[in-house]
Amino acid sequence: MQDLKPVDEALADILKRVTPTAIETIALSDALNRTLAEPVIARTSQPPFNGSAMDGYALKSADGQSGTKLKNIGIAAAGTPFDRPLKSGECARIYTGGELPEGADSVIMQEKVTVEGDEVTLIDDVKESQNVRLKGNDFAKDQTILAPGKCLNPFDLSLIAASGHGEVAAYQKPHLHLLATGDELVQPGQPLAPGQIYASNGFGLTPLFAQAGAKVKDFGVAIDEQDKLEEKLREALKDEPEILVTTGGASVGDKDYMLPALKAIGAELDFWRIAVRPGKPLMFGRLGETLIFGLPGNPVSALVTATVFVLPALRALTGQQPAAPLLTLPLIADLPKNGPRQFYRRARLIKDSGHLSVDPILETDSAHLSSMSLCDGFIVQPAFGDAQSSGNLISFLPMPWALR
Ligand SMILES: Nc1nc2c(c(=O)[nH]1)N[C@H]1C(S)=C(S)[C@@H](COP(=O)(O)OP(=O)(O)OC[C@H]3O[C@@H](n4cnc5c(N)ncnc54)[C@H](O)[C@@H]3O)O[C@H]1N2
Ligand code: MOO
Repeated sequence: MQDLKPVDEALADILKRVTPTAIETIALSDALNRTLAEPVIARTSQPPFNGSAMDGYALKSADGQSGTKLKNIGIAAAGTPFDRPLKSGECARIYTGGELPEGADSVIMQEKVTVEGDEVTLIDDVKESQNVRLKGNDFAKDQTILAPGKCLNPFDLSLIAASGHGEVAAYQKPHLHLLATGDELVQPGQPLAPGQIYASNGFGLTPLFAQAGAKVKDFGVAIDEQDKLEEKLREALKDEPEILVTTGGASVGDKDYMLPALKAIGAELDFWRIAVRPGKPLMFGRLGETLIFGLPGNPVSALVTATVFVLPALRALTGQQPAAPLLTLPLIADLPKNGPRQFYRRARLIKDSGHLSVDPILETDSAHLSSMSLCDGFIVQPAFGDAQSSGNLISFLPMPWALR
């Protein structure tokens, strides 16, 4: 039997074939989950001026001894700078976000003064820069505030907006086309005839890839005839998507036509059969610029191989670090030893105690979807890995929704 290819080798071979997508300029409001392709350089300092962090009175800290009486000479409101410098013995009413008048270097909060007419008496000492947000304390004009490769989250978007940019340079979303195979597949919602099964793979794979930044187009189901499959494959490859993902027909049955069909339409296949469980009969190849992943049809195998092999390629296409970070966490139950394939074992993340731990799901059937719905990710158990006892630390691959 042909040797199985180790997961890390297969991943490295895949990533060698990936070049990031072209760069485009997009509105900041559309940039959530997009990957920065160029550094973001601040157009302004933040704050742009020395501003007050409190509602109170701006003063010279040299005047800031408890008991000092100061003359209030006017108001410095946010957005309306004060029109003359502050002299010794004077203070100005200031609101949170207001620019400090020239000559002032500190703010006393209003709870720490008594006021009679325009006379303000300090009832606490005030130090230099107290309650002041100094110009540029967050970031300085022309500073690089974010580097390329950052996948933008909501906090990043606020930072970029504060730096004065309404647009960013991002990697284009890769196109990913999906094609299922199998005479037995019926769309959910339709009646099921004997021997048929609902086509479930696309419903999980489409959002999995979309969440990772792909523009996904589902080309439906090809029937198990080689010429029909070739026709469907040509259709799905016509617009030269960055990625084509097929499911099913990857194994050795007489009706498993994926390998010959891909070869017949001119695809170059890099490997076939991986030391991974589930998902051994995975194919990877190329036609022109399109990367082709032939995932197994079994629903769990398809979802796991999509997570382990397709998502890293999608991340690399959009300029991100391809590897998903693994967590090292304690088990709360024993784990059996592993065989010759790296095992992605379904597991739940236990969050009740405030400490994270991993509860293995012992279901190993490649078609068992209830256990997939229960799981938050996968214990990554190496080939021939030893049995593990409760309390041992293991590697856990969390899915994006694991901490919800
Ligand atoms: N003699 C051997 N048989 C098999 C081997 C082997 O090494 N020797 N490998 C097994 C492994 S491991 C896997 S995984 C499967 C992969 O098979 P295929 O990729 O050819 O998948 P199919 O036969 O097309 O389908 C398998 C199973 O999944 C159902 N399926 C397919 N597509 C969908 C879909 N879109 N939605 C829901 N379910 C789907 C299909 O009805 C089958 O039940 O091969 C083993 N066999
Ligand atoms: O690799 Mo198959 O996915 O074990 O059932």
